[in-house]
Amino acid sequence: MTTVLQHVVRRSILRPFAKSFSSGSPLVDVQVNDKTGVAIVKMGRAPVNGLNTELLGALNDTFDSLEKNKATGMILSSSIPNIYSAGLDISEMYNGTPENLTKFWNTLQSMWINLYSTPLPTVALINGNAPAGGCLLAMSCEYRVMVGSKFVIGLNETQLGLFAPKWFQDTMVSIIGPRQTELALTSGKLFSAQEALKIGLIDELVASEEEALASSDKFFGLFKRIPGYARGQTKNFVRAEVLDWLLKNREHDTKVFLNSIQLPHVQKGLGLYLQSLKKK
Ligand SMILES: CCCCCCCC/C=C\C=C\CC(=O)SCCNC(=O)CCNC(=O)[C@H](O)C(C)(C)COP(=O)(O)OP(=O)(O)OC[C@H]1O[C@@H](n2cnc3c(N)ncnc32)[C@H](O)[C@@H]1OP(=O)(O)O
Repeated sequence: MTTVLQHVVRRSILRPFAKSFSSGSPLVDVQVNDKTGVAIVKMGRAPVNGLNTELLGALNDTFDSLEKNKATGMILSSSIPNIYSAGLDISEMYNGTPENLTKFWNTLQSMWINLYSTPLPTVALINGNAPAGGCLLAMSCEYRVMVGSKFVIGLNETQLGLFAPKWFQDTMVSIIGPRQTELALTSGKLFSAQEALKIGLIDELVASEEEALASSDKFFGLFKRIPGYARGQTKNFVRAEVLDWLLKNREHDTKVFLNSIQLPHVQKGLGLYLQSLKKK
């Protein structure tokens, strides 16, 4: 028998995300809850939400529109079963022309700057594996809820012969601290859900999307009585150091990416890694 309390809780969890809001891209689905104003943004680029220039651009446009249209919060998730995001699309970095590589990297930087600095409260509803760039997306949100214990999350770049850029690293440092970040990044560690919870890389581990939505509701509820401007400024100050580095060093960061990614041994490693993924 359902108790009144269970009924009330279930109703608040299952509130329909009724108002559909066009992201302008088939790769990103956005539903805005017309009662709360919270938007659920789902990446849907098959097969693994590889972050290519198009998906990154679509995410960036979506974040802009949600702010302009005064959404009250955002949940960043995926519509692909068992995949949050496989990270940067390696085929964008393999054999790319300098022009395409530059456009790709600049789009990634803009998307991250927008996501990391948005005044909206943000939750990553991690309903699948989240390696590398997928982990960056989740870490850039304010609160992380993982659904199910079978997924992994982390910055595994060194396993591919790459290094995570400074702003990826700093984002992780701000969550789990320098010691754990150094250990994790030098070994390219992908944390199991339990490990991620223990170390604080995720805030909650729940069994279903329904529970994750309830946790998100609870998180957004923290700000019900907090004036948005005060909340936004506080978030800005806390995040300023990590953000300012990229804002001040965008060109340098792009040069480092371009120079490193085009090195013959790095390209060879990327090619082999892509092949190994395809052979599976
Ligand atoms: C010293 C010099 C250093 C230079 C540094 C430069 C600065 C930094 C530069 C880059 C930073 C990069 C950060 C990144 O995000 S790199 C991406 C890292 N991602 C991964 O390692 C994840 C790889 N993927 C997987 O582990 C799995 O695919 C998984 C996500 C767990 C899903 O598994 P599963 O469901 O079994 O799916 P498949 O593996 O079969 O994959 C399906 C198809 O998707 C293709 N795929 C997968 N991941 C990627 C990817 N990241 N990019 C492009 N394509 C990807 C895979 O090949 C399959 O393709 P197909 O269907 O054709 O066989």
